[in-house]
Amino acid sequence: MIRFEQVSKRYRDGTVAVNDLTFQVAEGELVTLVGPSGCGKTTTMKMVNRLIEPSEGRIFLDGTDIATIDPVDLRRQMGYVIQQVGLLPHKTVLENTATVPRLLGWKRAASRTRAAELLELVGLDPAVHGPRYPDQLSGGQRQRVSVARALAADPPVLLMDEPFGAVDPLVREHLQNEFLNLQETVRKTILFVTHDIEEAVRLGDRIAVYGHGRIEQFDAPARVLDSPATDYVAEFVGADRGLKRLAVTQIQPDDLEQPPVIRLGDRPRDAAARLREADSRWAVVLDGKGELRGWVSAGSLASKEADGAETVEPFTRRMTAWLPFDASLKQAFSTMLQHDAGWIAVLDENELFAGVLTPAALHEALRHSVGQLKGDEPREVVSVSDAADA
Ligand SMILES: Nc1ncnc2c1ncn2[C@@H]1O[C@H](COP(=O)(O)OP(=O)(O)OP(=O)(O)O)[C@@H](O)[C@H]1O
Repeated sequence: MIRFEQVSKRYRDGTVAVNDLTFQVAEGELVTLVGPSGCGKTTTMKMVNRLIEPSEGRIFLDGTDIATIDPVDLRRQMGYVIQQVGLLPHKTVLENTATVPRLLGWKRAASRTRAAELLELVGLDPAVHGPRYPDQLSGGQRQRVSVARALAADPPVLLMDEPFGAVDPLVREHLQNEFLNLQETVRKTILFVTHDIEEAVRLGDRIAVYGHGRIEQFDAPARVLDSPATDYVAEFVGADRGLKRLAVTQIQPDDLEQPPVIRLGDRPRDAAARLREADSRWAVVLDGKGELRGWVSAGSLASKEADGAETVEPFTRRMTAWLPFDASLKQAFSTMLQHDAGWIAVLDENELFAGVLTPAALHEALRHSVGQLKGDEPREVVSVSDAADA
């Protein structure tokens, strides 16, 4: 979709911002460009929409050299989101969002309808937020408006330069999650600039780690964390890359345990027998469709009321903590801490019960994930007696 071929940029004063870049971004892929300040990320991005022209090399969009495309036409195919948002202060949020369709010649009513749809898509209420002016929104809300605006003309490509850089860490994580959900729906080809390695790892299908003016490693997040290509990358991703890896390691089917399962319509007496047979103190309760309805304890099934009851439904307690199957270990760990739960139910992609994650299984999965990093690190063995000698 986007291909860089030996692209370099030398500014007039002789600064070489990027040198000999060659890489490719596939259709529907989200590539994060990450690196320290001044390493050439923004220059790379601005060459894609021709705000900056390369000194050498060529950039292709769907096989066409972008130097042959009129810059205005080119930019129509690319949404552009920057940190300082760039919303027009004297126009309402709805008008701001409708700007691009209007520029493309859409009728006023159609543009506004489209703008309202997009505000909803990014989690804003068009009726509430649409009539406001940008300075009547929070930083995070403004950032959502600029994402909505960039998507308004449904461009195949999105260029995003530190879009969440100006919001506080909590809001930022929230926006990142929403943005990932949004990308699931819209599947744009995205170049995303950030200087935050955590953000790069979280969002990117692949990451380009920049050193000065060049890409040191272009790889999937887990690969960058597992096997940094150079010392520079290892230092950039940080000594705690094991922890960062948890954010990109998903729960595996092997990590799950299978407690006894009973159905909502089962009789308490039969359910209690099943628990005794499995030597378990609790069971998961599913409805007829296999959807999770909660759990019951052996204790509640042994009560007098249960003995006379027709079904386990009145004794079923609601589940507060559950995770989707594609959740990361970091998310699993955080959910477990947040709910102080002895176990967490995991649902498959059809939202049906897949198994439970217990603290012991999670611990094993965490160890396994971090353990994968150890192979490539020389470890010194220091015994207590060595330390005493020193
Ligand atoms: N117009 C310009 N003239 C001269 N040098 C420039 C110009 N624009 C950028 N540079 C230099 O090119 C290099 C790369 O800049 P660029 O903005 O691409 O970096 P960046 O990685 O996006 O940094 P940051 O994270 O700080 O935004 C820097 O050394 C910068 O000073």
